[in-house]
Amino acid sequence: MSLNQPDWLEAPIQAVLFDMDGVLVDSEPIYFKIERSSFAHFGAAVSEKEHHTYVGVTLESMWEQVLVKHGIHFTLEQVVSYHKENVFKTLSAYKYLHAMPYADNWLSWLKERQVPVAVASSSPRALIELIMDKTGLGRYFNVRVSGEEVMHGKPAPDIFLHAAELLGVEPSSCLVIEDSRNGVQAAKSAGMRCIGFQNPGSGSQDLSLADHRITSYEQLWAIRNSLPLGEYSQLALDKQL
Ligand SMILES: O=P(O)(O)OC[C@H]1O[C@@H](O)[C@H](O)[C@@H](O)[C@@H]1O
Repeated sequence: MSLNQPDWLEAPIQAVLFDMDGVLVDSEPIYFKIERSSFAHFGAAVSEKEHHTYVGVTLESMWEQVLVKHGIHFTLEQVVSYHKENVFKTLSAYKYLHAMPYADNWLSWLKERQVPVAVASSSPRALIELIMDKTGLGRYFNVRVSGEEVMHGKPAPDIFLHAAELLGVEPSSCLVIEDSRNGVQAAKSAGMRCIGFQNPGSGSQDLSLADHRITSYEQLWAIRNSLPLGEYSQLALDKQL
């Protein structure tokens, strides 16, 4: 579907749902490094190709798959708690984390136009809060959904459906911005429109299921007038305040 096709333009977009890692903040390279050290710690020889398939899924889902694939004899609880501690220690040590270039401009433009937004990330809730604080992007997001709050993580649609429900917006009226194959699949399975954000920091990601692809917020800015934004629900606007 291209931006000019009737399917894209048919229904107004009433809310924009943002993935966090790799879209609002370039955090995947940080995670890759920590993950490589945790894989080595538990003796899992994960190739780069395999590693990139875990982008966008929850930590639990990644480790579940790694334990089985590599025959690792530690429990899921052991590996996840070791890994989570490393992630929090590393991220907490950053004084600031920089938001993706121009993400702020785009978000403030949406705010001026009163377009409701939410962040829907597979990361644990505490990590979302930490990143929202350190990047300063928290002021834009009253609605935040983490992978811990839904039954099935990305690539299942649950997280985006839940975010839409919290905003009181129909899935078909939501636009998702995603950088991972798993995330794009989740958005499309939720029946939403999706812009794929090809971020080299997020590894090799097949975003071909997305309706449109960009490589920067400048590109998103350039197409802003092609987005059929409008007619927001009152519930979503209340959440925005
Ligand atoms: O859904 P998001 O914001 O892209 O978050 C996904 C990331 O969540 C992190 O917690 C994982 O460690 C990453 O491997 C994963 O890619």
